[in-house]
Amino acid sequence: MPDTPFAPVILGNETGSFPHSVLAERHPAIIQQVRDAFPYGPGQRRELDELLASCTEGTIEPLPADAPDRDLWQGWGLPAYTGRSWYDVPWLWSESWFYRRLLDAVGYVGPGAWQGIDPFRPFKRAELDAPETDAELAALDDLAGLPEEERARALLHGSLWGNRADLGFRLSAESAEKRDPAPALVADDGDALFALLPRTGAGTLVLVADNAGRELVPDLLLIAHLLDQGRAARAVLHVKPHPYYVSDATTADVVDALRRLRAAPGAAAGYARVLWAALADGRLTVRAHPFSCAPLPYADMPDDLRAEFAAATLTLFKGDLNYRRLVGDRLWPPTTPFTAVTGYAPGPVAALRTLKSDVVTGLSPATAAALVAAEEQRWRTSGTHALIQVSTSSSSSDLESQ
Ligand SMILES: O=P(O)(O)OC[C@H]1O[C@](O)(CO)[C@@H](O)[C@@H]1O
Repeated sequence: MPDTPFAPVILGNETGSFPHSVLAERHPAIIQQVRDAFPYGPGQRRELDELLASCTEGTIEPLPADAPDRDLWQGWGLPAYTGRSWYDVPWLWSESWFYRRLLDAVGYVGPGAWQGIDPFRPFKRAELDAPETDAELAALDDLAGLPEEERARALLHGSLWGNRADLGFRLSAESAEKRDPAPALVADDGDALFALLPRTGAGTLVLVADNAGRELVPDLLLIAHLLDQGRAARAVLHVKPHPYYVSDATTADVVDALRRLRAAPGAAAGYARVLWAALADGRLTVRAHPFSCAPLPYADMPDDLRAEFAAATLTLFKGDLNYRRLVGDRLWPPTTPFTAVTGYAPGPVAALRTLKSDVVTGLSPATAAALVAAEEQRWRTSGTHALIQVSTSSSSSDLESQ
């Protein structure tokens, strides 16, 4: 994507900004949470202290020569950023680097006895085991008698609002729109999304997952429905190859979520059976591509991933972080067309996301104005607004006309 002067890349160096607060406050808090959750030894605690000093006051350091992913990070910009403050490089890059360094500190990268022990697992498990999850799964029973279109839309909204860890299974956002001066759903291309997935579907849905637990469960339910109803012949679920951004889903989290679904009473277990069978016969596959944890926008994706997305009927990106990577982590004017910023994509793409960072595109002028009038800029990061956006074509000319 061209470096557009009207949409600067977001950095974390502006005191008082949301990105600055993530680097200066959220990351130290995450280090503390992880320290408290595990019986780590002196070496790990020392490494966590060093990470705390580095991420708040230090500079980016090189990876050890024997790090298994050193070549990847060399290609992802590490040489250019080494020696610079964490605050002065792209915020997306700094955040990803934080999680990579955290995994080193706790021994996840190994070798050693702590290799592969997910430092965020206790938090993910707690969410999956929460009583709220039972209530949300029980709500599936109420969907059983509805026409297929309504079930599909309810499950789409469950997956969307699951990004806020709130599986409301909203049948529509219309009531929310009537209630609030600023709409809860700030863009709704739901019809366009389902038009790409008709019930005669012979194609492949790629779902690029975001969080585990109460977001991954409704993502899986949506996939189960689309496969079961013939809206997709195959599905590919992209998860993270290693723990990331605290709650991001890995393959282990998919297994936990499926087992949770299978053990639930009522309709939920039926969805689990569909998914289990689809995994067994290959209609559903799980992928953990290294680029899923890259500190870069999807415009920079490698050729193999591009080919995979190109072959899909639709690639559906879940969540805020994937949205930032899909459109580029820039301060776009909110009315910048979504089709323009995703014009590099090799096939149809959709985003399902609650708004949790400053990045947004594709709003109508009226919606953008209503949001600002009601909430100043708080709507961008509060997680109380959401969007469904779809682009079916490359359209870089939209961007040039901005
Ligand atoms: O889980 P999600 O929806 O990707 O949100 C993660 C978001 O959390 C943050 O890391 C910090 O709030 C954002 O930078 C990021 O976009």
